[in-house]
Amino acid sequence: MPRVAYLGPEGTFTEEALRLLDPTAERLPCATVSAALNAARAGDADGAVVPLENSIEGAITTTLDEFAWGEPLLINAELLLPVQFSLLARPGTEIPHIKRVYTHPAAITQCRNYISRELPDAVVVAAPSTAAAAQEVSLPGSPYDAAIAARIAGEHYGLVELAADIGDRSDTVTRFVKVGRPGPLPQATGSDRTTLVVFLADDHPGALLEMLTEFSVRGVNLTRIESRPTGGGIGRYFFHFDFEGHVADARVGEAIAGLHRICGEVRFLGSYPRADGIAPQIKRGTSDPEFAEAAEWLARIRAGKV
Ligand SMILES: O=C(O)C(=O)C[C@]1(C(=O)O)C=C[C@@H](O)C=C1
Repeated sequence: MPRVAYLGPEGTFTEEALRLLDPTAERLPCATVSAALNAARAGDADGAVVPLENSIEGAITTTLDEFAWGEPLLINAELLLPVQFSLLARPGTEIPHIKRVYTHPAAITQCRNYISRELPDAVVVAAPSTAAAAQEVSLPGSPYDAAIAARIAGEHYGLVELAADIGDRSDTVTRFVKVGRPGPLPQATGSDRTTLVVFLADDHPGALLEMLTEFSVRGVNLTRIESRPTGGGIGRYFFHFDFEGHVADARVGEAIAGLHRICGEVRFLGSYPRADGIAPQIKRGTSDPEFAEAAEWLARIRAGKV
C-alpha cells in the first residue's frame, strides 16, 4: 500500500483530494505543504498530495516555490475538488459573539463577502490549514471563537456548524496534484497536461515573448502562467507554465527543447492526465504525424534527394 503525505491534520480539503486520488493509500498528515513534499523527497512517503491553484485565490505560491527550488519531484496526477466552507464553533457559541476566527488564508479570500457581512468586527487569523483551525477551536480555552473549514472537519473535531456554504461563490474549485520522486512518467492519454518552471538566461526586451513563441508556433495551448520572484532582487522573476499535451507529443517535446535552448534553466515538473478530460485542439501542422513527415522531408533534402 503506498504511503502518501498530505497537508493535514485530518479533515483538510487536501485529505479529501488524496482519498479521491488514491483511495487505498496510507495517509500521512503533515503540518505544512513543505513538510508533505519533504516527506516525499526524503522517502518517508511514496508521494504527496498538495493544493496548486484555486479558482478564486489563484496559485498556491508555497507549492509553486517548493516545486521550483526544492529537490525535484514529478507531478503524476491532478484532481479538481469543489470546495465549500462552513462556519464552525464549540457548542453554545452564537454568531454575534464571535470575535476571533481562525482559518487558512485561502479560505479567508474565498469567504471574504460572508466575513465582512456577518462578522464585520471579528479578527480573522491565518491558520496552517482549515482542519488545523477546526482542531484548535475545538480545544477548551482556545483563543479563537470559530473556524472556517469543511463541514467534515467540524464533525471530526466535535464542532457545530453555525453557517453552511459561506464561500462567496458556490462553484469554487481547488486543483490538487499528486507528486512523487522522479521516475517513469504516466503514459500519454490524449488528454494530458504538462508543468514546467523556466528561469531566464538574462533579462532582455522580448524575453517573455520569446518563451511564449516556443509554445505558440507549435500550437501548444497554455492553461496557466505565473511569474514568481527569484528572491534575487526587485524585477527578478521566474515563470511557471501549465499547458495542454504530454512531453511524448512531438509539439510539446519540441517546445520544451526550444525553451531549453533559449532559457537559463528549464525544470520539467511532469506530464499527467488532465482531471477534466479535455483533449487539446491540434492546429494544422502540429500533430505527431506532421512532425514526423517534416523530419523525413528534411532528412531527404539533406541527403540531396530533392
Ligand atoms: O486547508 C485546507 O483544508 C487545505 O486543504 C488547503 C486549501 C488551499 O491551500 O487552498 C485547500 C482548499 C481550499 O481552497 C482552502 C485551503
